[in-house]
Amino acid sequence: NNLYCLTRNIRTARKSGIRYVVVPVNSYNKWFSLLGARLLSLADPLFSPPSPTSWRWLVRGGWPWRIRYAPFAKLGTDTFMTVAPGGSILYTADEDVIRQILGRMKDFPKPIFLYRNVDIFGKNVVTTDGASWRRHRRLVAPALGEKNNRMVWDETVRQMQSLTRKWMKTQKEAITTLRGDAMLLSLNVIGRAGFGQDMGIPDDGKEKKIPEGHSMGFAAALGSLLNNILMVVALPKSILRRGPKPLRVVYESYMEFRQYMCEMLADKQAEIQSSPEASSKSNMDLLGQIIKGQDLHLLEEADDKDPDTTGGLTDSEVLGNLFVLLFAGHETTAGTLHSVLLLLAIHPWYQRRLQAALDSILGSTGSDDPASETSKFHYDTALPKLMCDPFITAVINETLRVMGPIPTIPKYVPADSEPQRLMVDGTEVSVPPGTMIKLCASCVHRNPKYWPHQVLPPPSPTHPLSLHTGNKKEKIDGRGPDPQRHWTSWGPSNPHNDLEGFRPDRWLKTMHSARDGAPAFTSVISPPFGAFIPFSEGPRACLGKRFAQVELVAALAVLFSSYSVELGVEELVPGVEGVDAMGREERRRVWERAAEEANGRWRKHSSMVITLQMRGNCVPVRLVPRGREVFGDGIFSGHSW
Ligand code: HEM
Repeated sequence: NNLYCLTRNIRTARKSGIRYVVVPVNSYNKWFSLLGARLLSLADPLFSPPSPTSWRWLVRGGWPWRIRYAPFAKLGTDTFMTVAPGGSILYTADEDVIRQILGRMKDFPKPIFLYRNVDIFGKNVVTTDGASWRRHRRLVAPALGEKNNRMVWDETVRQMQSLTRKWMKTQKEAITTLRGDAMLLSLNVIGRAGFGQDMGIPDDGKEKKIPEGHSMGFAAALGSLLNNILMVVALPKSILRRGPKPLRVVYESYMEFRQYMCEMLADKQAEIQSSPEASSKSNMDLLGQIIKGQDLHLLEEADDKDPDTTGGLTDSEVLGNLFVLLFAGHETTAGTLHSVLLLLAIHPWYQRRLQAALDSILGSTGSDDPASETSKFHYDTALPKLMCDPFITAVINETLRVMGPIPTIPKYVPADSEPQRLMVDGTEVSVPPGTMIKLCASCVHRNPKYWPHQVLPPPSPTHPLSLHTGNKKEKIDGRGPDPQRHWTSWGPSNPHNDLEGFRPDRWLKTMHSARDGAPAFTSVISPPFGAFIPFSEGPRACLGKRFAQVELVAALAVLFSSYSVELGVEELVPGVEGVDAMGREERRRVWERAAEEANGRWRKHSSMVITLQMRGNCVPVRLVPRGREVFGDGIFSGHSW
C-alpha cells in the first residue's frame, strides 16, 4: 500500500513541474515526529553526517532551522517538494513564491486543522477560516491598537526597571536566569495588557493574596497554564484531572484560569454596559477592547443564533480569542527578547552602538531620580523616536532574521481543491491538491539573493576559535567553523558568506551628500516583500506585530540606556576581579572563549517546541552599569568581525 501511494505521489509530483526529493516518511506523520525523528537523532553519531539533501535531514520537521538554506543551495533551487508515501510537502525560500502564496489566501489557506487543540476556551482567530475567521479578525484586530500599545509600553518599562533592580542585587554573580526572566517579563506584560491585571514585578517577591473562591492567584494560574501549554492542548482533560500530581496542578491552573476569565468577562461586560464613558480608561486591555468593539446587544442574541450572521463574538469566542492572544504572544516575544539580549552580549560592539542610539534619543546615562526616569520613558515622546531609529530597528530586525521564533509558516492546498498554479523562476508549475506547504522563514531570511552580505575569506586554521571545533556536524563542509561567522552559526548553511551571523549593519543604507560625499543620512533597507517574514505577511499576518515591537523596544531602551549586558566568565576564570587585572590581549582571549562557549550552548540548546528558542538558562551573563564593563571598548576597537 505504501509503495502504491509513493508511486502515485511521485507521478503527481513529476506532473507538477516542481523539483522533488523522494523520502521514506512525511514529517507531518504523527508517529514519526513523536518517535522516529528522535530515534534518527540518536542514531546520528553512528553514521557520517548526512548531506543537506539526504532523506535523513529532510524527514525531520526541524530541518529548516537546523540546516537552513543548505538544501536549497545544494539543489540549486529555492522551491522543492519532498514526496513520501504519506503525501508531499512543498518547501520554499523564494520570496516571489512566498509573495504569491501569502497573497492568495483562498488558494493556499492556513491548515487550521493543525491548530484544532488551541480551541480549549473557544473558537478564535487562529482556529477558524472563511467567513468565521473574517468576523474574528474584524473584532479582535482593533483591540491591539494604540490604546493597548500604550499599556504594553508602560508595563514593559515598569517590568524591565524592576528586573534590572533584581539583577543588580546579584551583581557579584552571573545571571543564569535570563530565559526565565524574559518569560516572566513577557507574561507580566501580557497579563496586564490582556486583562488589566497587575501581575507583580520581578524584584518584589511578595506573595499576592488569593481571592476568595480560588485556589490559585491569577498570575500563578496564567503562568502555570502558559508554561505547560503543550500538555493542556495535547492531553485529554480527563487524563490531566486524574493523572499524577504535576498533571493535576496543570489541570487546576487551567480550571482556575477559566474561572478568572469568566469572572473578568462578566465584570467588564457589566461595567461597559452600565457606563461606557466612565469605564473607557480601565478598559484599554485586550479583554475590555474586544468587548467594547462589539455591539453587546447583538452579543446577547448571538449565543442562540449563527454568530457569522449576527456579527458579534459569543462569550466563549471572546475567551477563546483572549487565550489565543496570550498563547501566540507570550513565548514568541519572550524568546525574541531572550535572543536579542544574548546576541548583544555576544556582540558588544553592536551593544555600544545601540547605547549611542538610545543616548541620542533619551539623553545620556541613567538617573536615580524616579521622576526624570518616568519622563524619559514617556510613551508619547520616547516611543515614536525609538521606533524610527535606524539602528534600533536594525538590531530587532536582524534578531528576527537570524533567530525568528517561527521558522516555518504552514499553508496547504486542500485535497478537494484544484491544483494551484504558481510561477517558479519564470515557469508555471502546479501544486497538487493535498500538498502541505512550508514557507521557510529561517531559509529565505538567509537566501543570499535577497540580503546584503559579505563574502568571507577562507577560515584561518590558526585562529583561536578554530581550535575548539569539537562538533562533527560543524565540519560538514570540511572546513570547520570560521571565526568571522562563528558566533551565531552552526551547520552547513551559507559557508562562504556572513548571512548566518548577526550583523545589524546589513539593514542600514547610508546616503552621502552630493556636495562633499560625507555620510548624510542613514535609513533602513526594505527587503523584498516575501524575503523577511518573521510575522508573516498578507491578510493572515501576525496580529500582534506592533505589540511585540513595542515590548521589545521598551525593554531594550530601559535596559541599555543605563546598563550593559556582558557574557559571564566565572566558569572560565575564577572571579571577575581576576579579569579586571588582566591585560588587553589576555582579556580579549577570555572574552573570545566565553563567546565561543555561548555560541556552542546556544546551538546545543536551541529547539523547537511551539516556537524556536534557546531552552534553559544556560548562557551566564552579567549586568553592569554603563562605563564599568569588564570587557570594555578597549579590547574590541579595531576588531574585524
Ligand atoms: C516576536 C513576536 C511574534 C512573532 C515573531 C509572531 C509571528 C507570527 C506568525 C509567523 C504568525 C503566522 C501568520 C500566518 O499564519 O500566516 C502569527 C500569527 C498570529 N499572531 Fe503573532 N507573532 C509574535 C507576537 C504576537 C503577539 C504579541 C500577539 C498578540 C498579543 C500575536 C498574535 C497573533 C495572532 C492572533 C495570530 C493569528 C492571526 C490569524 O491567523 O489571522 N503574535 N504570528
